[in-house]
Amino acid sequence: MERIMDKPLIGVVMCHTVKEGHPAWVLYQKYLDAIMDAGGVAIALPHRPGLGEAIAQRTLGLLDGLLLSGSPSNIEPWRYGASGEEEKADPGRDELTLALIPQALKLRLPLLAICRGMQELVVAAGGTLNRQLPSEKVRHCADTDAPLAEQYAPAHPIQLTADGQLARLLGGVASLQVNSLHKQGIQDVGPRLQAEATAEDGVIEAVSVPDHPFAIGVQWHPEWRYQDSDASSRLFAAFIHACHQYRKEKRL
Ligand SMILES: N[C@@H](CCC(=O)NCCCC(=O)O)C(=O)O
Repeated sequence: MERIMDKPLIGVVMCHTVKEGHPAWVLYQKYLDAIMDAGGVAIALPHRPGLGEAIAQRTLGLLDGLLLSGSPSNIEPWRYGASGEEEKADPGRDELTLALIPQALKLRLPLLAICRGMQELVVAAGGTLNRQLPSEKVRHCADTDAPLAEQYAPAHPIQLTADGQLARLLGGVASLQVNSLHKQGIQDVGPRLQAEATAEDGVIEAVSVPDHPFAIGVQWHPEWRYQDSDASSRLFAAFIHACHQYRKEKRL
């Protein structure tokens, strides 16, 4: 059995919220379970507006990987040049993730970005978001009043980019059926990212950073019951494998 000290340490950015009137931190257990079951050790990263850059600088050297989770909150539109207010903002998370991502790319630190996390990767890489995706052709957003098993059930197909990093990593599959719980999505993928998967309405559903060992963002939720999905299990296994490699090279 692998010793705990040999496992890669994966930073997971928390979400700030208010619970029963108290300011509180939230991190859904499913993200941590997926990391730990795949052989990593998860460490939660809280944040504070005004300290994003400093927290990123202090923590990055300790990490062997970074996971950006989903969240009901949205990135503030000014972050990608759009106008308007954001009711469901988490400015401390925006600040920390947008400080961590460029450094993770520079250091070649493995990065798995899920749902809001993928949107953060897009914004950090110079892309933009659509704040309200159309829902006529593809049902991107589940009914939030439905039972969880229904919300996270497979919702629509995606086509993987042939010969893309993600398709290769998932064993050469051409398409997947994915769950879908987002109102926003990629408008313009920007100059640095490669589209890795697309929905039937043309919305880009996954991205990667070319020339990086593992920097992948997916708009769906592979962490949800990942054990039941070959593609999700492969994705987490490949992420933790990349984190092991990073740790090994860091120690040389
Ligand atoms: N708020 C954004 C991002 C959606 C998102 O990340 N949903 C996740 C829900 C909770 C979870 O399972 O982690 C949008 O609406 O596009």
